[in-house]
This record gives sequence, structure tokens and C-alpha cells, in this order.
Amino acid sequence: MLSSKVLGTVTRRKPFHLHTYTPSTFLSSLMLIASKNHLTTGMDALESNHPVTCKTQPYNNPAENYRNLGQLFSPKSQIHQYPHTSMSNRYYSTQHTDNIPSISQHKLLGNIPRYVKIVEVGPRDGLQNEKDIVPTSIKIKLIKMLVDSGLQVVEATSFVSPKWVPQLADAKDVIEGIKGVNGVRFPVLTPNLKGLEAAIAAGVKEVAVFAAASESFSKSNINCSIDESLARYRDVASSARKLSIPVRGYISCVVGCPMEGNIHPSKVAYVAEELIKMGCEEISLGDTIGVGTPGTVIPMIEAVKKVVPIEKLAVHFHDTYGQALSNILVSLQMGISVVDSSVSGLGGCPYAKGATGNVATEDVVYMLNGVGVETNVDLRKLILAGDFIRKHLGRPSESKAATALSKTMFCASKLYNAKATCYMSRTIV
Ligand SMILES: CC(C)(COP(=O)([O-])OP(=O)([O-])OC[C@H]1O[C@@H](n2cnc3c(N)ncnc32)[C@H](O)[C@@H]1OP(=O)([O-])[O-])[C@@H](O)C(=O)NCCC(=O)NCCSC(=O)C[C@@](C)(O)CC(=O)[O-]
Repeated sequence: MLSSKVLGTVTRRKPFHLHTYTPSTFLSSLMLIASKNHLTTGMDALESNHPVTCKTQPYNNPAENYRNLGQLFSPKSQIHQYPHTSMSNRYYSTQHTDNIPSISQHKLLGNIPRYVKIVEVGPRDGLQNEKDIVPTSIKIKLIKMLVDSGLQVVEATSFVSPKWVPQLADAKDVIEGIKGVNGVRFPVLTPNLKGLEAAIAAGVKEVAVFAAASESFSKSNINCSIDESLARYRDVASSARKLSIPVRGYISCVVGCPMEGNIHPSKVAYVAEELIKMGCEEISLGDTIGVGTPGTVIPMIEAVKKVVPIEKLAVHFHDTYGQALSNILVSLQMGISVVDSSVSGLGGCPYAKGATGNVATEDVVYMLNGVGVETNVDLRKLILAGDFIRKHLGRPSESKAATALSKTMFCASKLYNAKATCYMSRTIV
């Protein structure tokens, strides 16, 4: 495992330095700086020129607040000159600006793609485990807000048995509600031909099938063995292909299973190869319970990329152990350029007690901004979408970046909203 080139690069060479750049493994260090230079940090991280529209929570550390206000008016700070219209050249940014060569040219980041496609799975993976039924209108509005943030692929819902997943029983209505939204892809999950037929009848243009690398998980999730599921998916893929409907293939439990423990990379490679042979255009590798680290993720990807071209692979990390961003970074270093994530870190796994949601899209975008990777996503609008759904669910965000930036916005709003023009805490309806 340690013989891997990628892991070797990360572990044996010089450690990352903050003065050089901001890789994910140092996100926590950055957040310390962020709290010290709180106002400038958050403002820059948004990297946008529009008034911020977000309802925020009160910043509840008066001492820190005081320090931030002092800093705001310090001679070095430029915020007072450009309250929210110019976000560049502050003390602190997600990227360095001080005559340091482009971050993407650095040897440790040279391999990572310039553009990453984010597949937003919040409306499906994020909501599917919610006990209380989320009204269809809220789901539709969430999807529209996510699209508004620039996300180009939003997994909208699943055409599965409502007995198994009651939360998504309104799949047809959700699809109906987003019909007018153009230029964005809205794949849905289809576990069998029945699901595919219903999805097509509803007007869906793209579907996904979902297998597992663990027999026990396959049985729990879709009530059949791995090979039985692959046989079903061959039928789904073949019917979809006749209608030119692209099919994505998921593999769950790629590094660990709540029932079987460690999963050998060869099992993942086997399922991946079968999915690609049946015509799946993209394979998403899911760490369903968020137990992976670069130590298990790298050998798994190495095994899979022997049978599936790397450009057809996506990664799908849950963040139970806080490893998702590290795992994403090494996946990018290995050449993967498609990342699944869920706004506000929504999600979970019904078969693994304590397993938390997907990596938060806000955190992924923040890190990708930091390492100079394009996503086309407006972080500020994304935070609004997360704010909208977490308020509906009555829970705080699981996104560290969204939480930190919301506090930052609140501090700034207190200064610039003296005339009750609250740029920073206006809620969009
Ligand atoms: C696969 C089945 C259907 C098998 O379910 P089953 O009970 O074995 O199948 P069945 O064929 O005997 O059907 C049972 C009932 O469901 C109906 N049914 C059958 N199919 C459909 C359908 N498509 N749409 C609507 N209804 C359907 C069917 O008509 C029948 O209804 P009844 O006659 O009893 O009234 C079921 O187990 C199921 O729906 N499972 C879905 C599980 C699920 O959605 N899990 C979450 C998604 S996977 C995931 O989250 C992981 C991922 C992708 O994010 C990656 C990662 O993180 O690992």
C-alpha cells in the first residue's frame, strides 16, 4: 500500500506549508488562520463580487468578534475600502497571491485536473434517509438553488420502491417540477426495469444503477446478491442504451462494509469491470460509511483503474471519520476529475449506525478553489442552498466551510448594515 507513488509523494517529501498553498490536509490549520483573520478569510474564500444573501447564525464569541472588528479597521485591512465588491488581495485567501508560481504548477498538485465536475447528490443521497417526509416543493426549490449556484449535475431523486425509501416516493413529481430547468443534467437512481420505465415515463434523460462490492450490503440495500444485481443492471443498461440514455454505475462499500469490514480492492475492480462492460459511462466509487483513508483508497483506485479508464471514474465519499477531503485530494492526484458531494453534508447510511453524510459540497468547492481547480460553482450561492435545506430540516450544517463563512458574513454584516441594509443576512425566498 505504501509503495504507491501517490502516497509516497504525500508522505515522504516535504510537508505542505501554508505559505505555499492550501491542500485539504491542512484545512484545519487554515481554519485556525481563518479564525484569526476571520473577516478577510471568509470574504476572500467566496471569491465573488455580489452582495451576499444569507441568513446567518449569531457569532457567539464576543472576544473573537472584537478582535475581528479591530482587524477590520487595521491599516493593513482593505475591507473598509471595498466592503463586498472586491474580494481579492486580502491578508488571506484560499489561494496565495504573493508572487508564488501558480499552485497548479507545484509538483504535488501538478497532476490534479484543472476542472472538476461535481455531481451534487444532496437531493437524492442526502435526503433519502430523512425520516420526516420533505415536501416536494422544498425538494424542487433546493434543486433549483443548487442549479443556480452553477452545479451542472444534480442527482434529483430515485425511482425505487417507496416501501424501501418512502422519502423519494414523489420522484415523478420532483422531475415534473424541474422540467423547465435547462442546461443541467438530472440523473436519477433506477434499481431495475420497473424503475427505468417509470423514470423514462417521467421524462428523465439520465439514470444510475447501484451495485455493491460487499455481498451483505447488496442484500441489505437491494435485496439480492452482487451477481443478481449485475444481471438486473445489464437489462437496465441495455434498455437505456436503446434510447440513448446514459447510465452511471455506483459501487457501494468500496473500502469498507458495515457488516463485512474491509473490502478487498479486487472485489471493487470486479464489479467496476462488469458495470463498464454493460455500458455504464461513469463508475462512482462509494465509501458508503466513510471509513476510508488515503491508505485504503489509493490501492482501491489503483485496482479499479486497471480495468476502467481513469476518466470514467468518480469518487463518492461519506465523511464519517473526517477523511473525505484527504481522500478526494489523493483521488484527484491519481487523475480522477469527478467528485460526488452533498450540499450541507446531508446524508447517511441506514445500514451503518453512526455513519454520517456525504462530504459537504461547500467544503469540496472551498478546497478546490484553494488548489486552483475550476468547478463553475459560486460558493456563496451554494451556501444559500445549504442554508435553505438545513433550516427546513432544523439542523446545523455539516459543512465546516459553510459554518465558518456564515460566521464571517455575520461579522461583516454588523459593520456594513448600520443603515439596515443587510447585505449579508438577507434571506432569499
Ligand atoms: C431493488 C428493490 C426494488 C428490490 O425490492 P424487492 O422487495 O426485493 O423487489 P420486488 O421486485 O419483490 O418488489 C417489491 C415491491 O416493490 C415494488 N417495486 C420494485 N421495484 C420498484 C421500483 N423501481 N419502483 C417502485 N416500486 C418498485 C414492486 O412492484 C413490489 O411492489 P408490491 O407488489 O409489493 O406492491 C428495493 O430493494 C429497492 O427499491 N431498494 C432501493 C434501495 C435504495 O434506494 N437505497 C439507497 C440508494 S443506494 C445508495 O445510497 C448508495 C450510493 C449510490 O449513494 C453510493 C454509496 O454511498 O455507497
